[in-house]
Amino acid sequence: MSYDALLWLSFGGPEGPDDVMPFLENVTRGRGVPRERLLEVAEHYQHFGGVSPINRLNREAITAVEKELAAQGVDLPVYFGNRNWEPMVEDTVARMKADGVRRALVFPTSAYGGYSACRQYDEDIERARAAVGDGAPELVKLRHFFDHPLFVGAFADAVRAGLEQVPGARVVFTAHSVPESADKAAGPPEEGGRRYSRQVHEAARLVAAQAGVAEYDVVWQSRSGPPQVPWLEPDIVDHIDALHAAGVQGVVVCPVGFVSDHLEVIWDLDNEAAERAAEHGMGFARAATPNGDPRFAELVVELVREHLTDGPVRTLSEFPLAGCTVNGAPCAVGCCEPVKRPAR
Ligand SMILES: CC1=C(CCC(=O)O)c2cc3nc(cc4[nH]c(cc5[nH]c(cc1n2)c(C)c5CCC(=O)O)c(CCC(=O)O)c4C)C(CCC(=O)O)=C3C
Ligand SMILES: [Fe+2]
Repeated sequence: MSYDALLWLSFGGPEGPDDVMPFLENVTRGRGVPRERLLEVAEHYQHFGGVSPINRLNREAITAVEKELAAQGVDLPVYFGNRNWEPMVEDTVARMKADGVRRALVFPTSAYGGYSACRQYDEDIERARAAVGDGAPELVKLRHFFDHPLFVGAFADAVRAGLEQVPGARVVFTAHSVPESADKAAGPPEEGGRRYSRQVHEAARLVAAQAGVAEYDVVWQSRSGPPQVPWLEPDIVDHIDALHAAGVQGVVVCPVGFVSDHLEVIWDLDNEAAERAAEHGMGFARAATPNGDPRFAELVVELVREHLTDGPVRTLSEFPLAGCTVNGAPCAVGCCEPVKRPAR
């Protein structure tokens, strides 16, 4: 199979104060997130001048991937499109068509399965192709990479570096929380769903093993939605209280659920979690995300090469390969399903 391009598909973030509310409205359209929560999150963005680091981080990563592709002699132009902010994926796919791209690979900036981390990116692909209409390029999404040795290796080194800063600290892995119902709905029904949270636990296990860490916790962060709806728990900040109450004197927080230091990482961890640890007099370090590690570009190119048929397919877990879909079709029965909302 031959490909003409690589599409880098991400979440998007605001690039100035006036972008913040329209961006948040794009993210939460039709999702029942209360207005108070939006206003609170808007303030987090305004702390940073209304600029999320996510677009800059994506552009830096794309530059690194372009260099790695060239170094490995792979001739694929890279395009950048987002779900929630400019450059919007619909516009990018239109440009790809105009440039004559007929078939492209898609790298989604999430390592995991589940609705928010996988299926929603498939929906973006479907929507973008539909918007472009006839002659839209065929788009083949790359697989989940939470158990890839380059992803695990980058986080393991970051955890080791954190432990050098805070020797003897408890290692705590975090990922973005999702509603309990969403976690249960996505994944093999015979396993009770939970593809996302199982993969997060597996990534944490692999990273801890490689960093030589015997005991650790997996917790969640950045919950949204109305308070009466159950989301994955415990929250990182509550967990720091619990660790303090149990006599733990230091934590290394590893955001294994994310590929880069975007706003949920720098606000919810570097600000809120770090502050709570300081209030308790606890040592605190936050492990780096892989985006800045040279292995990240190698990882992306390796995932690309799997499709050009000359690359190895490497994984450290026994979990089935998943997430690779054509034109946004669901990757397997029950995989990464959205919650069925009751009709109203
Ligand atoms: C699983 C998951 C990932 C990891 C997978 C992946 O990386 O894709 C992720 C990433 C991200 N989430 C991000 C930002 C936001 N997420 C929100 C809301 C939500 N996230 C959810 C889940 C996830 N989110 C869910 C179930 C909601 C509820 C509403 C809904 O069902 O959609 C909201 C609305 C306000 C709020 O309520 O917090 C914002 C602003 C940013 C960009 C940050 C930046 O600007 O730097 C990134 C990378
Ligand atoms: Fe999937």
